[in-house]
Amino acid sequence: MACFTLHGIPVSSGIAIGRAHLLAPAALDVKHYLIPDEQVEAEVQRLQNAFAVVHRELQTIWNELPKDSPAELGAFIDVHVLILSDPMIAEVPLDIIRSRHYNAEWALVTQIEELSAQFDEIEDAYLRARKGDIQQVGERVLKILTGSADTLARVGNSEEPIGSLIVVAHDISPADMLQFKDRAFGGFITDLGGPNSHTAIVARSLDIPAAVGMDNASTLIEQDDVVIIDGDVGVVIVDPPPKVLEQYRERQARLVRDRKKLGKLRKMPAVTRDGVEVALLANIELPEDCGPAMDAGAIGVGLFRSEFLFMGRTGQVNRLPTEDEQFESYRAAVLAMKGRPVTIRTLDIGADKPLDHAEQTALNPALGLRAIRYCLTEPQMFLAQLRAILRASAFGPVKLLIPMLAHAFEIDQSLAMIEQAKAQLREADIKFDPLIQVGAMIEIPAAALTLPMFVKRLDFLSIGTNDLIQYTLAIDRADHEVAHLYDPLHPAVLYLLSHTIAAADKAGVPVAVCGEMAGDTKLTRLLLGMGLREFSMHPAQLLPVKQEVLNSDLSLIAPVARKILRATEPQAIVEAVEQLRAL
Ligand SMILES: C=C(OP(=O)(O)O)C(=O)O
Repeated sequence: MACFTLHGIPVSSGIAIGRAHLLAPAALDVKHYLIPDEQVEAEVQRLQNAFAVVHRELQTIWNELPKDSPAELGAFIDVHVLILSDPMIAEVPLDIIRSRHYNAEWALVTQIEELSAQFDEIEDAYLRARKGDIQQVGERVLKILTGSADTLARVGNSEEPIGSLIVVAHDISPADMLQFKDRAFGGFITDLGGPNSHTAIVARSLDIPAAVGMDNASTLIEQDDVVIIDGDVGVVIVDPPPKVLEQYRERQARLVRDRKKLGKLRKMPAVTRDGVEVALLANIELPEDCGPAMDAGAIGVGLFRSEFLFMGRTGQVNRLPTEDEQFESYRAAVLAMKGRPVTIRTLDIGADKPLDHAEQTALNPALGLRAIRYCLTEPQMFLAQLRAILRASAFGPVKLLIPMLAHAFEIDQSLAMIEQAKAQLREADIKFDPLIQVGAMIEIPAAALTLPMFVKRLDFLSIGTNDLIQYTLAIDRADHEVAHLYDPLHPAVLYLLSHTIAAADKAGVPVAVCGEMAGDTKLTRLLLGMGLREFSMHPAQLLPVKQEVLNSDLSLIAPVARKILRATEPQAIVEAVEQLRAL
């Protein structure tokens, strides 16, 4: 077969080379036949049995989640359990069997197609994309009904060497992604998916090269084709000529060698060639993530996304974690970091991180009642979280970070609630750090443009570039249809960033970046040149960023960074960023 190249969205970096393993795309293509009257109840029972098997399967996956799995995985599996238990899936197909006498597969597919069509009508891109979750659950049940073995598990158990197969699928569920771990899979390609889809997030956390949104890769690529994935640029090369294959093998081997070398930097302080110290911290979602953070040499946690303790609580008696449950998690992180500071962000719920999908009705959830706005309307819940964080501060250095602030009164109300929580603890004779530092996420352009209001009231700032870019450029960060407009190098974004860093510096208030930009080695020098000295990122990025810091010389970087900040033409900015990287 002739070589061809496909382009998609890069979601997880690195090079993967292997044989294509196609996952059947047409699981929803099933036999249709009518059931005679006397067999209808047996057919209903057959479908119920399949539901029960899938419930057990999901439960097993959940119970066997490796300790070091990404925190989001449990939440993804919970979503599938929730879908499976929803009457729209658990009951309507049974009614279809009884009323229309369809066979179980046909009844289930009829209902999934009906629900999928309803999802297509939804305006919110995030919710619309959840159609994929319903289809994945449906396919799981169909596999049981039709007796088709789980292809992933079958291949995963084979004797193939680790990393030798590339999964090619129309779409793939996060739960199935789990089976990549320590199995033969080296990378994956899907027709669907955006940069922030659940599966993309899991791929990044598992460190598997991946490209998504490839449109019709699963029909163009054939079983056992030799495939290269360049996860840095989202390019897939099918049946490459020997010379290209050799070049990519060399690049892959170089990457492996580089990674090994990076391990040696673990204990080294992050200092530039001209002696400027830089603080590199980790972003975590759950206390368990502190292990990888410590392993990568993080000097603290710059962002503990506490909302992950509140999400994925399907089937639990309490919809929200209690104060004690939260306290246990915060304390576990504080103890795991062994005296290094832990910055705990209060509940940043809403938009792409809803507490409950069913309850999310706002037309523009990213602009709605989310994060601190929501917390201030739920004082009892917020006070419980604040008390839990304060209690953890008795066990090691803790900082408190408030998301989505834009107004002075929101800062004042938040500070007043922190004082109230402290008073309640004092009254109950419970220990906490009375001097706990309180900071704000700078992620709304209005906040970046009114810094004096923030630095006057708060101890530190942390720039959330993910949301800052979303709100500055007015694009939904989770919507793949506008992913091409998500530009960290847009002059407006660079202006807000450099202005925030400079203004905080002038006021003597520490400032960090905790969005994805902090972990992007292509931008490390630019951020250093803007004056940034504190970076917080996914633990996997810590050592590559440290290497970049160690190789940087600020006296050379600063003039180019100034040139970038003066530039107004995108091309000039891109070229100057390249120039910075070559210094
Ligand atoms: C770090 C950030 O927060 P989130 O958890 O929303 O990505 C950000 O917005 O940059």
